[in-house]
Amino acid sequence: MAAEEEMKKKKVEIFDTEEELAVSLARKLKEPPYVGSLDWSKWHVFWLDERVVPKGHPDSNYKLAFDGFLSYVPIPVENVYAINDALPAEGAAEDYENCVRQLVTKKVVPLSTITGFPAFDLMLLGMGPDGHVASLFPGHPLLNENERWVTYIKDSPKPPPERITFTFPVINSSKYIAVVVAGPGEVEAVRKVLGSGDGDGHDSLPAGMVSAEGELTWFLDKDAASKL
Ligand SMILES: O=C1O[C@H](COP(=O)(O)O)[C@@H](O)[C@H](O)[C@H]1O
Repeated sequence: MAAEEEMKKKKVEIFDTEEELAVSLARKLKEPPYVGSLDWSKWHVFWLDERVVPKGHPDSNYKLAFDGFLSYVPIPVENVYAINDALPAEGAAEDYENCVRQLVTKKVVPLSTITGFPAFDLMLLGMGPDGHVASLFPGHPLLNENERWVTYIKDSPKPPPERITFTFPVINSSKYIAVVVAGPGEVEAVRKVLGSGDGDGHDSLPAGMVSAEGELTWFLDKDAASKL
């Protein structure tokens, strides 16, 4: 895709406070009046990446989502696809890919007509200070995985070391992606990925490799955007 066309699909929104960012992103969905206004039975929830730890562990992404969002909203439990925490990394990745494949067969998840990979409606991504997204870390061979839908890592530079993750072809087949960064910790990575013209190379960091088939929006607060 031409760089100009790619830029048209990428938006950056900067908010004065993290609270304003959260409202705009609709994280307030779990609170009245929004919580009562949605048909939650239509929601299907997946994890882009997960740490290989029990679901109740403080490092668990499932726990984070459950405590902060899922426990407040009536999404049917059968539509919440947590990663199997009884399996080791390799088995958990295979199991999760099979889960998504079954949902493709049942037509719950469509395939992208462009890439042939699953096309999720919305992905919500964070970014680490090193520019990683999901469990795709700078310089790691997993960045080049182009066959698997879900894979695993046993040497994550950020603890815990064992994780499973969606691959870039799946992430980049999404219809809409929101990358959310708040606070000063990621300011350098934000500058490298979104800043212009100092030769750092926008796509040398995993976050710079993110694109969407529909639209990619970066939601930043003032601190995160302070070097743009
Ligand atoms: O390890 C992870 O890191 C990224 C970014 O998280 P942050 O705590 O540095 O903001 C996150 O998006 C990913 O899901 C997670 O597993």
